[in-house]
Amino acid sequence: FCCFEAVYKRSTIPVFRAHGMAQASMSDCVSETFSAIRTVRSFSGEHRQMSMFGNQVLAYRRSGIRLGMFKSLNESVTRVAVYISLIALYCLGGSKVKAGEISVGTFASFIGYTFTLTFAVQGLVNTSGDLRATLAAVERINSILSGVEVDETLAYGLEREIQGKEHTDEAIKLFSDNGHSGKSTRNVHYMSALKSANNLSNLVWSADICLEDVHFSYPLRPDVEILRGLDLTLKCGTVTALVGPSGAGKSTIVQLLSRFYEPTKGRITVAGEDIRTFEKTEWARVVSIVNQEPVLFSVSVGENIAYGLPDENVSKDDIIKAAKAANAHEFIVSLPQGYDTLVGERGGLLSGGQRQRIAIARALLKNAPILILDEATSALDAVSERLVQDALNHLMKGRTTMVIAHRLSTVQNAHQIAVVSDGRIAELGSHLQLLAEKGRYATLVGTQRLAFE
Ligand SMILES: Nc1ncnc2c1ncn2[C@@H]1O[C@H](COP(=O)(O)OP(=O)(O)OP(=O)(O)O)[C@@H](O)[C@H]1O
Repeated sequence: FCCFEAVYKRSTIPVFRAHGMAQASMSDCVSETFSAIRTVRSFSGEHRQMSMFGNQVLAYRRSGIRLGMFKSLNESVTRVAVYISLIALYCLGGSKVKAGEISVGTFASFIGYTFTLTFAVQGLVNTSGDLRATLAAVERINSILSGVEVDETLAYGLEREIQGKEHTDEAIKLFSDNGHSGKSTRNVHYMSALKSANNLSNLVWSADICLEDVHFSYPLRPDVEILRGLDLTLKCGTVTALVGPSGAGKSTIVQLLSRFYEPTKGRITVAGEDIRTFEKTEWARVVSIVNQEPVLFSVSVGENIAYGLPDENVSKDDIIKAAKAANAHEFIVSLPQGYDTLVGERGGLLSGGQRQRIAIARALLKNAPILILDEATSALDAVSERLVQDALNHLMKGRTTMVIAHRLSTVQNAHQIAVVSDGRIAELGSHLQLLAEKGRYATLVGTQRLAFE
């Protein structure tokens, strides 16, 4: 038995380990995706993430089947061994009974009670352990489900896109084979109200974007109105800098423009058309977001730059061209494997400035007409700062840009500056115009000059 136990352990440990690792990489993929969901969303990267997750699920299934086979094989062998030893016990006991050393009754009771007790206790312990784990998992699932608000356009829009297409990729098929009916029907009704604009990109390249009497409260705090009748026009191809005190609502405006939320009243339009009439996935394709803390995925530098674009449309040359324009090419080629170098979890193997330049290259390659920029507050060294700034200037050229500005130079160079206060635009104009008005902006520049710089 000892020998069998040792063989069992040695043969199953690698299989258990592989299964555990498959499970870990599956949950890593999920947590990485959800912690960077805004970046995924803004680059229409859902398919890619789902395909990655699907592959992990398939790997998990394969390792699970292997583990199951090992377990059942070992279980069978164990049982055979138990029954053989039982027979041996019978033979030995029988011979002892025959020799008159013990009585038949004592022998039979001894075997019966021993085995019944062993199996019963084993079964009870296993079952109660499994039951406790299951109840804890169900409780956790319920607590998460009860607190979740579903964004219908986002959730069912993607679902419809997947259901509506023929997929050859087995990993994506995993998400379309679940024949549940209720939600899909609801989704089709909902989505049929939206128009799909193939020419949305052309439209946005040549039209102004208007925020008209926009009111907004966050779903979790519906009683607190963050934006209260905000009007703002982003002129096509120009830069608008948002400034204002902390908590004034600048990031909220950006979130609405990115369509992570929708206005509770009022509307955002492009060429006079409410942007809600376009599918969110379409909208995501015309907006690039460069955050102050850009999120990179734990794949290679090249794959990070090409993130969100269909593989067949991106050539290595395009990636290099974008990297050069973003001042990133030189440092990339000096990395050990150049464009194939892995950047580590969340880009941890690169410096802050390098991460920002890769994010800029990504946005350049995406070439979306709307650019949303949340300027970094964290200081970079002077050389890095200049490289990032050059890359940003290149990126902003010709795009309708909204920037949450933290640098005085950015504000000064913007075509218009919007001072956000109390959920509205309090002042609007160029740097010199607003300084001449001697209003909030002038005070802000005066009092925050150091903070800007
Ligand atoms: N997800 C959210 N749920 C509820 N309230 C929120 C949420 N995000 C922000 N708020 C609130 O909305 C208000 C405006 O926040 P917002 O982030 O837009 O300000 P901001 O002008 O960008 O500030 P900062 O310059 O400090 O980033 C704040 O009072 C904030 O507490």
